[in-house]
Amino acid sequence: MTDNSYARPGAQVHFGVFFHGVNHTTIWSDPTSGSQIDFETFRRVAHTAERGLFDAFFLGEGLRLREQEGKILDLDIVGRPDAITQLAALAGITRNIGLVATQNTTYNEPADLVRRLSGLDLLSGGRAGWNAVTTDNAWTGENFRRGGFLDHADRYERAGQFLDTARAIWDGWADDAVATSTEAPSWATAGSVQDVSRRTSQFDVTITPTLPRSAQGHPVIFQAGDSPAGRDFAAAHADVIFSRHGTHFDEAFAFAEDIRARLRRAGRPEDDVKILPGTQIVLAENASEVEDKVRWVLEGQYTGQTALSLVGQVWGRDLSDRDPDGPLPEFDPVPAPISGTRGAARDGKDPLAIAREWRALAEAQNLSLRQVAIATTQRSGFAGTPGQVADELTRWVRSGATDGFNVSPYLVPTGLDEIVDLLVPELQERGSYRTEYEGSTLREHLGLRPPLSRRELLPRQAVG
Ligand SMILES: Cc1cc2nc3c(=O)[nH]c(=O)nc-3n(C[C@H](O)[C@H](O)[C@H](O)COP(=O)(O)O)c2cc1C
Repeated sequence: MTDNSYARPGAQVHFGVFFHGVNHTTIWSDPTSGSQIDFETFRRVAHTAERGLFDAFFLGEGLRLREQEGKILDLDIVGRPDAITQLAALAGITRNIGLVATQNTTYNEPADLVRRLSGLDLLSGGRAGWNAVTTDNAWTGENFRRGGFLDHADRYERAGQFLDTARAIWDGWADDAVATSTEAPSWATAGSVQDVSRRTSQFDVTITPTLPRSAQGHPVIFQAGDSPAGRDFAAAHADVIFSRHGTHFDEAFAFAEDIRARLRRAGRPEDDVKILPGTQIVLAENASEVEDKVRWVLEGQYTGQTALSLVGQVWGRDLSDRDPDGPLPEFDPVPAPISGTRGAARDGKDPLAIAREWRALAEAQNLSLRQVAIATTQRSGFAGTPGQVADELTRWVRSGATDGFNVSPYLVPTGLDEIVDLLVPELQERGSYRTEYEGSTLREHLGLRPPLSRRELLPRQAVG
């Protein structure tokens, strides 16, 4: 594999900002660190991203806070409004930026969720996106009296049926009932509004669509989930993948090649899905300062408290009275945290197996608890001067490893400022970043073709 095996000389870098929910990457102790729940914080980040001509402001979503020994886990954020509501508020004070909400297909129902997403899409003038995830833990399911009611394969089966139903609902309104109509479309003028009936393994519903199409047809579909089933789901349904592969070029390129192969097998053009991995960007004015800045970020992210909380998630215990610079606990983890009632730590892997791995690592490299937490959970991303990082991001995109990045700032709400003020101009100088918004919808920002179900009806658009 070479860097140029999938060369795209004119490709542009697409940026989204992934505003973290549950996380250990925000530097909470910094004096500029602001609230994680106040609207002013969301406003500040969204406006900075829009000033930087980003494609999207993107929110994850968890429907239940995790607990440990009766207490809410230290790194979970308490008191944040749900994603669609936050984005609807932002729709009113932004003009261009896309607004992407993570919503799961396991515990939601199509009639309700599709209507709420349509509402966001209409209110924002066609700027909505939906990150369709399956949510991997029974802990969330208990909120819905369902527990772990679907296993991994069934969650993806349901997700596929959910998306199929969603599209049918969005396509249920005739074209003359468009959202741009100055008069409210009535049943008489709307032509036929078609009921959507689905009798499948997961759904037994008849739904009457209640909202017309938006300016972009329907919300852009994002996907996040890395298993083969998740990737096939993306190849069948998604417009954008929010991937984990945003740090090592070879890994990102291999992931992109895998997705291209899956798209071909699904009968879609291999550039039909945009890949935007989550990543972190650390900038310093001079090359000599880069290492210091990276160290400063890492130390700020991995405070003793954060390291103890991360390791405590695996051990299933509150470890806050231990020394983060001492060894890993000598006792074994409690197996209960992945029992399906408390939320899976570390993607549902067996905590005893993780503990064995981490102990071996600590022994081999003589690492403290904090150093193990860093070595096993760190997401390093990109670091350098603005020029160096601009070169590297451009190389990634123009070699077909990604189409851009979902950047998570390590400072909230000010962390995006230097990316917008220092990095974006460097990218623009290289011709690899837009200098103005050319379209008005999220679909246009991303350079996507029309929605999958509209392809036969509309002439194919060029993809930028
Ligand atoms: C980058 C990324 C971000 C995710 N964000 C969320 C999220 O915000 N909320 C959620 O419930 N699940 C989220 N998930 C989890 C997925 O819903 C899915 O349950 C999980 O990845 C297991 O599926 P997989 O085996 O296909 O990876 C995310 C997954 C990935 C890879």
